[in-house]
Amino acid sequence: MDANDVTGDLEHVLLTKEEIQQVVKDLAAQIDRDYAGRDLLVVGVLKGAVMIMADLVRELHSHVTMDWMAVSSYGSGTQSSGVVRILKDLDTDLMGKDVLIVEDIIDSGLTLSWLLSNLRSRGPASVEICALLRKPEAAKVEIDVKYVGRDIPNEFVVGYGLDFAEKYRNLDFVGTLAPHVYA
Ligand SMILES: O=P(O)(O)OC[C@H]1O[C@H](OP(=O)(O)OP(=O)(O)O)[C@H](O)[C@@H]1O
Ligand code: HPA
Repeated sequence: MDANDVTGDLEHVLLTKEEIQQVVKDLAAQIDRDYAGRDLLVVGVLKGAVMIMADLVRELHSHVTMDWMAVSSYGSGTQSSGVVRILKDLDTDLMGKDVLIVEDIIDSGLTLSWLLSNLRSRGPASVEICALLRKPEAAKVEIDVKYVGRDIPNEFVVGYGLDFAEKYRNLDFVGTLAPHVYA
């Protein structure tokens, strides 16, 4: 194996590329059904949601517009700081709009809980959440999430947008990191 090959840093695969594609198709079908005949503003949360956002919107058949927000709560480690900072705000006025927040993962729930109340305060008609992954055992706050791709165990995962110290986002699958990478 190439010494720079990232696969040596991984312990096991949680979702293959094919499984992700199926999960995304299923999420898009539910969203299409629920928003039939309505315009939807899809808000991707940078950077982790880039992959799910790009794949999800291409599976949707409704009229959508897209915008992006960048927030950060993790710094460079594996524990949420709980303090959410807006690094880039939306360009769109949310007043009267149906908004769907798209996230890669819900871990403690602190980021989305904060984001939900932030976006709700801007006068939208509705705000719902779509997340590819959720860790039920890691929840520190309860949030009402309408669309969840997969519930996963409480392990730190990387790939398909998810990083550790900004690496591994480009993997086309989701896996857990080997312990030697943390050390
Ligand atoms: O439920 P929580 O415990 O709040 O964790 C989830 C958040 O953490 C990650 O973002 P991060 O702050 O690492 O930024 P990134 O998307 O740029 O990687 C992820 O994309 C979610 O936004
Ligand atoms: O398990 C995770 N992996 C990568 N980023 C994350 N942000 C919250 N949880 C995670």
